[in-house]
Amino acid sequence: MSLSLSPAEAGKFAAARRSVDFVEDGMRLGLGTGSTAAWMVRCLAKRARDEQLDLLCVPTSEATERLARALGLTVTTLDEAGHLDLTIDGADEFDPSFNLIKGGGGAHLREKIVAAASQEMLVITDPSKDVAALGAFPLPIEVLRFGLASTRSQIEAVLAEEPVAKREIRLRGGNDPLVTDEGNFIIDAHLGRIDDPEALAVALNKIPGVVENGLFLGMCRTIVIGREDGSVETRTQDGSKITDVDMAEAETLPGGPE
Ligand SMILES: O=C[C@H](O)[C@H](O)[C@H](O)COP(=O)(O)O
Repeated sequence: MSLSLSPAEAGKFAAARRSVDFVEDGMRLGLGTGSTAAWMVRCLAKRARDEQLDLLCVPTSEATERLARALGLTVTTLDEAGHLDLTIDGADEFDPSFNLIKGGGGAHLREKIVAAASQEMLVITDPSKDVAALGAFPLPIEVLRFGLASTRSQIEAVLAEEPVAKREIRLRGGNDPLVTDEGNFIIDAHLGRIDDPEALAVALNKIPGVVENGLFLGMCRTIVIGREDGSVETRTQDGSKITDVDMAEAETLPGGPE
């Protein structure tokens, strides 16, 4: 194993490295956001360069776009690319039904649009994100800045009706709110456990000021789970398979985390 990687980063690299094996020449790809996705972009750039792959990439955030461009990947917009073959993205939690919480980095709006335009969504994670039920990770809810107080109280009203373990909401960034790439705010809902993600997702998105919530339900069919020793589990609805990646390759990648 590479000596310079922490155990957490080693797992992320392992998942990212394995995920780019699913990429084929000529594909149109969605590129996710976050620390695991950044490893994937670096692995992808190396593979594209080494094998002269012809790829068209749609990033899900300004940060991913900067990294992809800096590493020489061909970047375009979703409207120009149209339909995508594959999106590779990280997640904050995944459950046994392959449902996800995303948006810990504030990018879930673009991520969901890009994943929805893709034939396949492949999620790259580490074992810390594997949960029996979603909700320990605060659920990100992207909201318009206009009418924030009204939207916030409607979110509280929805949560009062939903089967969750607790109901605390916080504006991300507090008095200095985080502004997303789309110019919106994020409210994080600390729910502990979400017993009915489908109902909650529908109820939240009915609120006029809510732009999108971080529940990704039924969108992903493959989860790649990297471990610090370089073993990687690729989990699908049909079962799971373990492979190993060469951890020394982490030292040979172009670019680096921002
Ligand atoms: O908004 C951010 C994205 O949904 C990320 O994919 C998610 O937060 C996981 O990020 P990381 O790989 O850094 O844990």
